Amino acid sequence: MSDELLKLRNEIDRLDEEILARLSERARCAQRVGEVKKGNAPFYRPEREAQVLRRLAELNPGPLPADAVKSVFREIMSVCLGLEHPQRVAYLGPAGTFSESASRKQFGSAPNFMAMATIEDVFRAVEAGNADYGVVPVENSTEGAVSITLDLLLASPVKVCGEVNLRIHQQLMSRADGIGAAKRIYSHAQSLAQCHEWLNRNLPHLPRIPVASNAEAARLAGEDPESCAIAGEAAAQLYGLNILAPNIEDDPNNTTRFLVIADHDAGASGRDRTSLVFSAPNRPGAIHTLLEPLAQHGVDMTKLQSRPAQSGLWEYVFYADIQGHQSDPAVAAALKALSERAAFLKVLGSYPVAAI
Ligand SMILES: C=C(O[C@@H]1C=C(C(=O)O)C=C[C@H]1O)C(=O)O
Repeated sequence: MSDELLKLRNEIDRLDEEILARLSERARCAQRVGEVKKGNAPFYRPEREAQVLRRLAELNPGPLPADAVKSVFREIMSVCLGLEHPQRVAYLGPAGTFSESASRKQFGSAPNFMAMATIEDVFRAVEAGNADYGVVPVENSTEGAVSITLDLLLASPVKVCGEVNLRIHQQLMSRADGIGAAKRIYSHAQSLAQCHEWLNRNLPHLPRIPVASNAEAARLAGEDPESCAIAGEAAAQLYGLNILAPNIEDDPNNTTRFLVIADHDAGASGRDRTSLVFSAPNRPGAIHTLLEPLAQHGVDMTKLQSRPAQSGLWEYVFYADIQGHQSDPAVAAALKALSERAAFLKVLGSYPVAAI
């Protein structure tokens, strides 16, 4: 080994010891935070975590990219929170789905993750106190809203305490090393749709077989080298498959937004969003009248979506996301005025804008 390499490795060893000592100090500090919080739950504070990540990304002197700094600190906070109190996080399973990746993106690797069979089961687990948090998909940039999540948000007492945006990258995977012997492709219908141009160009002859989830597709491909699956990277790792073609989605910006649900929402972080659902009286101009207070108080709306109400033909409920926390004076004033005009208003929760 050259002298130069040896010297640099010694320096890295010394720095690692320093980092480890500091990490242990941070972990002990988090344990003391846990003692202070006892009897005053929740332990998980998404607004504080968002502030930590944003601050460090701003302080970052390089050469590590900001995203790398955030993901390292994401994991540090995950294990620190785990020392305070282990968290139970329910998500739409099975293991290896994009919902699991979204859950890990938000919570790191320390919690006990619980794979649920349906989105409704995620809500029920949180409502019953069997899970502390739930992660559910709410919209996809190409497929649109996830209606079942919107309906459950309206009916359930849970609150929204966070959001996660996940880039959806689809991978073609198999037990085999190449595509030559492949006879069929399994995937969820939505993923097949998201890759259909690539499939038409590259593998037009292979039958595409829709199954219940991408993770199920990967499991099936794991049992049969003549089958491939389209799924996320997490599923390839879980089932020990080779990625034959990476990132084959037709739209490279394909993103799914997930919400984190709990029995409470989040405190203010300085960059927050508030989700609402309301209904408008059934008369001309009603929606315009309802939204007026937002403009009057300078509150920006980032999403407005309608769903037919369960109550009657051609009645609608509206789901809106607005910028700011409900404790901000302008947001509070706009919400008060809106509640006076709406037939019905439910604030689903305020939470930090996704920090990673
Ligand atoms: C340490 C705390 O508890 C948790 C752990 C955090 C951390 O490790 O920085 C931040 C927020 C909480 O989810 C805290 O609330 O400050």
